[in-house]
Amino acid sequence: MTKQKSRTNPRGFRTLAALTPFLKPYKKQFVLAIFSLVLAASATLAVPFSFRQIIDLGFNANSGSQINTTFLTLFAVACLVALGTSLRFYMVSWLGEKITTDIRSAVYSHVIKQSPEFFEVTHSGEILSRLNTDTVLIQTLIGTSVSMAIRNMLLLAGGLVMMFITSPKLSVLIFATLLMTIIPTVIMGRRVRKLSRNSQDKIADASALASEKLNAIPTIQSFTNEEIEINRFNQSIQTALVAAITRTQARSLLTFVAILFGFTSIILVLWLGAYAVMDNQITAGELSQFILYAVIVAGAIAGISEVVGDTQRAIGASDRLLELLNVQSSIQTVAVVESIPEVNANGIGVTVDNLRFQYPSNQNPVLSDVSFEIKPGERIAVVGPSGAGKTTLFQLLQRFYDPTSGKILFNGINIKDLELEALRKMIGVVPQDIVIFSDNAMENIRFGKMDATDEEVFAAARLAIADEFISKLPEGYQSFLGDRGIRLSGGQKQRIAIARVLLKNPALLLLDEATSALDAESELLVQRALEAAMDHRTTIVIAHRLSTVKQADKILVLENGRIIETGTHSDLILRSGLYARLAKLQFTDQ
Ligand SMILES: Nc1ncnc2c1ncn2[C@@H]1O[C@H](COP(=O)(O)OP(=O)(O)OP(=O)(O)O)[C@@H](O)[C@H]1O
Repeated sequence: MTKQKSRTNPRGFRTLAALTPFLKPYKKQFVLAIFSLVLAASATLAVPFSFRQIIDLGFNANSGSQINTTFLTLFAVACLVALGTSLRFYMVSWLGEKITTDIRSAVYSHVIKQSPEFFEVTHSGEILSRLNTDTVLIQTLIGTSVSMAIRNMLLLAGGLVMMFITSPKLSVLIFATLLMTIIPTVIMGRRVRKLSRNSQDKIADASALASEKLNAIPTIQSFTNEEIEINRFNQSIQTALVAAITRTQARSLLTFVAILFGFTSIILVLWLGAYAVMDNQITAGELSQFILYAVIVAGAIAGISEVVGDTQRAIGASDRLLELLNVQSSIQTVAVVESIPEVNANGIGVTVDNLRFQYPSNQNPVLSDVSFEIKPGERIAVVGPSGAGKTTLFQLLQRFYDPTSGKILFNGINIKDLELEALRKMIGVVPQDIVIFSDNAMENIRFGKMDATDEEVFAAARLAIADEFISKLPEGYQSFLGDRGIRLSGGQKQRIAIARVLLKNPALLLLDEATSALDAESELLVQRALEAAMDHRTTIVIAHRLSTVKQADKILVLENGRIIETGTHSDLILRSGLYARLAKLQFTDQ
């Protein structure tokens, strides 16, 4: 989990300006928000003036109508304050929510399209933290801080002018005393905020720790490390507790200082003001008006100092989000070719020509001089020791990476010249580690073709021999499959994945056989399901089973990224090379 750090950014306001495109769609609402803000601030500034009228005219009135007028004026002002404030609150919160939602959506839709290269350097936890915490900071900025800043600046300017108009002498005096209150309050306020952040970070650390360990419960229990993990978590929350108590102490002290100093300053001015009233230098109403303006000004200063911190944090957050939005995927859709390759009833032809590849993070080539050809409908098995580059070949076929040199052709068309979406629609993958989403069986299969009807899903499940076990689940196809498919056996998960691919109906099937052995019955069911999946399709399979290689039209033997042998099973066994040795050791169904 990344921690939120407040950082002052010299490009700060430029960063915030870069967020303005997100504000553009909401011009009308923005204008309304500013209008309500000015209305609320002006009405607030009119309150002390109305009070003075009441004290000087209302309480010493000669006629009922004068009393009524002063009180009615105050009531009208109060109505405007209420209206302006609530409208401002609604409008800025609305804008904050809307813009945050738009930013979240933009970041997510950008990130989900990134190539694997991006995820090698960016931790998914970091993306989540940016999506949650950073967007919340921006929401606070738009929904609260900006409007608070403008409101407080208006109140500060208006209040100051009114104070000096009311009594220049008392103004100078109160400034001296208010400064004595504001300076320590602001300094202590900063410390409280820093401590609050520290406390939040500590809680985030504890929850990151818990989250990782909760995902590994079976490992912890089988190593009987529960007590150690409990202690680690306890230590972590104790650190968080200490941080929280330190923050609370600082906050209490701040409350004490702010209240005591604030009142002292007001009492002092009132005390001197009382003498001024006695000497007829000012009226009681003017004194009250003055004090109220002073309170407004003090509040405005404190408010502004508060939003400065929020703004800095939001600038940091925006920077991180914009950085994420500016990342360009290394895999771009080129689409030189408008039409997609003709797929015949047997699938698609694949030509791999002189392929060489190295991962961006690794100087050593993982694949070198790899060339082979597959005719539509053929089954090719790829075998080789661990780390030979088999999975990498699959990655390149799906264009998760582009080759360093050489090319991959589908029916003679370079896959780089195809629309990425069109290319991937032609390919179906059954990986080793099958992903089951926390959803029901129906939706997990429908993931292969989102617009498939229920009948199509049933048909695919029947072909993949998944129908039988799904029907026996408590709620059939509507049964929730548990987090990451925890309620399914290995063989069942594979059959769900096969059903998914059948529904997608790809021209090329990439199959990474599971290395873990299934029991004989389950194995047989998966084999039958795979037969259905491979039917009338070009198939490349990373083979771990003897039965698979025996049925392959051709076997490619990879070692250190090079094809060192090709042929059928019987050819290669006769050659007594690497394949013959691997065959003895590797196949799980021998
Ligand atoms: N994202 C990556 N960045 C850098 N190197 C990688 C990356 N993925 C794999 N490699 C390296 O590429 C080589 C080939 O890996 P690959 O996963 O293709 O092998 P494999 O034949 O599928 O192995 P296994 O049978 O164990 O799955 C390995 O040396 C591996 O360390």
